[in-house]
Amino acid sequence: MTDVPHTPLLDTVDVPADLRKLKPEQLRSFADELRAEMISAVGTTGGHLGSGLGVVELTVAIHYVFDTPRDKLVWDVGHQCYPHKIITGRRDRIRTLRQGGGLSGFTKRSESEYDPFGAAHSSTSISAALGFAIASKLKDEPGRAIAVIGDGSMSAGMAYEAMNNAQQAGNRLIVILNDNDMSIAPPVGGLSAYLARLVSSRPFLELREIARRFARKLPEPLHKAARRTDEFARGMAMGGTLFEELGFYYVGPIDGHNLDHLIPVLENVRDSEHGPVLIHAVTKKGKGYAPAEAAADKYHGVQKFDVITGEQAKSPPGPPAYQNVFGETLAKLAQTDKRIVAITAAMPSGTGVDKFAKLHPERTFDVGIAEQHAVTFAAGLAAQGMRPFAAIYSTFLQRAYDQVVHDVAIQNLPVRFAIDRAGLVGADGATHAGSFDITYLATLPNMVVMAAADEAELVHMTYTAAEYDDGPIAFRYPRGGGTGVSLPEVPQKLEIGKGRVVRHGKAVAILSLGTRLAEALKAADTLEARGLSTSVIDLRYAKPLDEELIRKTLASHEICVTIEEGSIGGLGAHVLTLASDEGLIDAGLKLRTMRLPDIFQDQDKPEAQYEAAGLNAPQIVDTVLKALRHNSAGVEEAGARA
Ligand SMILES: Cc1ncc(C[n+]2csc(CCOP(=O)(O)OP(=O)(O)O)c2C)c(N)n1
Ligand SMILES: CC(=O)[C@@H](O)[C@H](O)COP(=O)(O)O
Ligand SMILES: [Mg+2]
Repeated sequence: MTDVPHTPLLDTVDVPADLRKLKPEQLRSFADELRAEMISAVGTTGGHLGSGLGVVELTVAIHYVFDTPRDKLVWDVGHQCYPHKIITGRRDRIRTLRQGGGLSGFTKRSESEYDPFGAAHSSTSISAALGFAIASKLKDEPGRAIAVIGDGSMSAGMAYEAMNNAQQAGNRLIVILNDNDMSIAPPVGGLSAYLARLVSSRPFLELREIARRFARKLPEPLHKAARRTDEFARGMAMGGTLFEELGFYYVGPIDGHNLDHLIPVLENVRDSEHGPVLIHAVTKKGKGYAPAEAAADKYHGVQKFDVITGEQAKSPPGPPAYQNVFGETLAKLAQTDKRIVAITAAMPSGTGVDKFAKLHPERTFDVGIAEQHAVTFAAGLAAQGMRPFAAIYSTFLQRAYDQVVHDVAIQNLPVRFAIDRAGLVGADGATHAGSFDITYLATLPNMVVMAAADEAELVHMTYTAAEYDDGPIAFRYPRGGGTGVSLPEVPQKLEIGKGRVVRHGKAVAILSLGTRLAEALKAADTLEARGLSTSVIDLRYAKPLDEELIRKTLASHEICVTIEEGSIGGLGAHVLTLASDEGLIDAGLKLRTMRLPDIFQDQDKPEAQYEAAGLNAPQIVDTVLKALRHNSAGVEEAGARA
């Protein structure tokens, strides 16, 4: 049961200009109403809850003090932006979050002027905000840029690249470190420990102290002046903060839920001629909603839930999720093969590495949000004789592409890439779609690229990858549950570069890669019913291609169709190249490739996304029938067979 909360103050605010009409003493109640509205909305939509709950006060304070949208507010990742969306003209659509035709679950430029920069992949906010800041400076326009970045997102190298470059922005750039001591899982690494020390070593800065520092317009970084106070001596044994050493004025730690502190701090920073400033705000992920605060994951990502009880909607029992099939299979293999190690970039549960960690904690590495490091770390492990599995979502592996090329493929190092979220992913939309990995990996020399057609195939591919030491090997599989096929007791070692004929026919051949196989088989049934005998082949490999099987198939069928859950430049391109290189096309072969459309597809249910992409069974049938009607000149002839 979800109630719509009573929000008299929130009802008076459509955009931040309305918010700024409120008195400071009204902001606490306003924030409470905003939090209640967000809980109510996400209860009906599902989505990212914990992170947004943690920034309700920050959202109110930033929009109250800064002149948004003139001042540019850039959220890192953007999964915490629901409160921001509610008070920037989108409350009326907030219950369409992450649905087809609805609001994106992340910030998005095309959605609002209050979203100056799109996000979803982490650690981009400081770079983007710096761009806005420098542009305003060069154009001599008023306005500041504020980046709000989480402690987890601060573990990615890109954040440091930006901070290293930020001095030139002066007081035009403000970074707010939203430190809730959580990533998706508990944060890892030295930075997390450092932040914890920083927070524990000093009490929250008192208002008086903050005012004193700014009142004196410290000509030098804050910590040097503050050293004269015993508070500093007591708390900061480690010298200036990391951020001050990088040239930022560090302000903090401050209580990120205390509006009586946040407002004056932000006002001081806004009016200071010093900068760039980093405000260290300490918050709680899931703040203000008991079920979220009590949950281990702080309700990072939730299904629809009962607002009263916090109980999330249970998805109907279905086949095991691919991520868990991978994690459990690898954990079993590692029991006898001590060379196997698993690496995740801050996504232990999403990749199934948490299942591996249960049995092999000493061989599990969560490197934080650091995909580039994860890949080259794996390369080092491989070079020293280990069998590393880098388990990284397709979309997030994009961030480490040069490491894949330069550190792994060129050196032909046997790194295994377990690529989850391959293909379209549904509610996370375009930023998270795993559309490009076939294209960007199969183009690389030395690389082996497999795609599992179902969870049984995933078991075999995990084993095959474990046993393959001749160079880099990648295997991809989609988000969510499998087909329900029974899992093999004993995994098979697949022959590299060999596909399998799933169904024999004569007139039409569908060459499938990955989980489109199920749709290909449905299409074959329809075509058979129309008198078109249809072969269905699971190629299993985008590289190396099963050239013998493809050659034979193309030569013995009237129409051949390739299909993949990937963009142009993938399987279809490689088959076309083979056919063209061998003159098979010259012989009048009717060959069609089916792949994702050349657009970024917004969020929707995955099946709707594949419908829109034209990759479901009826569309396979249409492609075949259309090809049949085409004569050798490629002209559609009416009345053709079928
Ligand atoms: C490059 C990249 N890798 C992984 C992710 C997946 N991811 C989304 S949010 C998140 C944790 C972010 O932690 P933090 O920045 O502290 O934000 P919080 O959720 O705590 O508010 C991760 C790992 C991502 N969005 N981008
Ligand atoms: C915000 C973010 O990037 C992650 O939370 C992502 O949404 C997780 O995706 P899955 O739900 O597919 O694991
Ligand atoms: Mg965090």
